[in-house]
Amino acid sequence: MAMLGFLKSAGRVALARNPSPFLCSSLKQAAVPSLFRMMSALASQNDVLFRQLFDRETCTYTYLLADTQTKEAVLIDPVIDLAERDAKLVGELGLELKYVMNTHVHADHITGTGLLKKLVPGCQSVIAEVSGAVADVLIKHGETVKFGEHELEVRSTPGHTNGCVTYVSHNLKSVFTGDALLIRGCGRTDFQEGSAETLYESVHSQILSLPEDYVVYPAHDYKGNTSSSVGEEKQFNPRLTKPKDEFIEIMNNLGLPYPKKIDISLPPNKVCGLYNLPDELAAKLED
Ligand SMILES: N[C@@H](CCC(=O)N[C@@H](CSS)C(=O)NCC(=O)O)C(=O)O
Repeated sequence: MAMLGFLKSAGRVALARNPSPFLCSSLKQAAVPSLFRMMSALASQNDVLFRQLFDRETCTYTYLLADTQTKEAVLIDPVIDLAERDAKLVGELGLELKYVMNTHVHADHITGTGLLKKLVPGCQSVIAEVSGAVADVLIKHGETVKFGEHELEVRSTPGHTNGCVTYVSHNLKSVFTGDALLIRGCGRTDFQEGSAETLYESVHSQILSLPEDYVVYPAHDYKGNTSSSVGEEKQFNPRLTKPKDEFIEIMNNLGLPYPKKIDISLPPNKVCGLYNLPDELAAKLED
């Protein structure tokens, strides 16, 4: 897969496209085990810096990943109120922030992407093309996002929103699931083109099909958990272990109140946090 890489966006964004975007990666791994072993050997786990960061207000996790040799780094799902924290950490660690990536158009907080582009000049915003949002790099299922010798595979996991993606690091045996799969839960499906049936199929085919020891890192946790594993979620997730019809019934009756910040979050998030911000946050971008 990485061998088929091509360069995009004036050579700054290295992406690799799967020959068949809908062929499950685990099937391909089985078909070409030596290629995957070779790729893993190229980039050892020790060469990756990993930080899980938290926003107490919205219970959102942001992830920083970096190649410790080349210093290239990516941030996944930053929150605007903590963009300065993230930029400071990137600077202190001497990293070159390449991509600020979103798993989807969030409804509960404003993405930190726009402010980070200002605080760390040169980084590029990333989101799924299917989301319809504006970003420097629009990714598709089957592509990979590279930082140094490392990469994240993009898997389309719609259901919470149409444009939800999950990022997989085979090297770290880790999966960044956004709101598709939460620890012992999953993203709600009652707005933003949500569909319980689609979410069930996405999570089972694209996430729970990964090896059981892959660590699950979600975009939120409301109960104090930090991570899970594919094996644990296959055994204990109270929603996704159910047959599909029961899952749909559960999701249609969650009765959750709408996220408090949905109305102020969606307009800026559709442009990756660059415009349409509430006044006090817009002022930060203008400073
Ligand atoms: N109370 C929070 C919103 C909580 C919420 O709805 N979380 C979403 C993910 S953010 S859109 C969700 O999918 N939750 C699933 C669940 O089972 O809790 C707020 O007001 O922001």
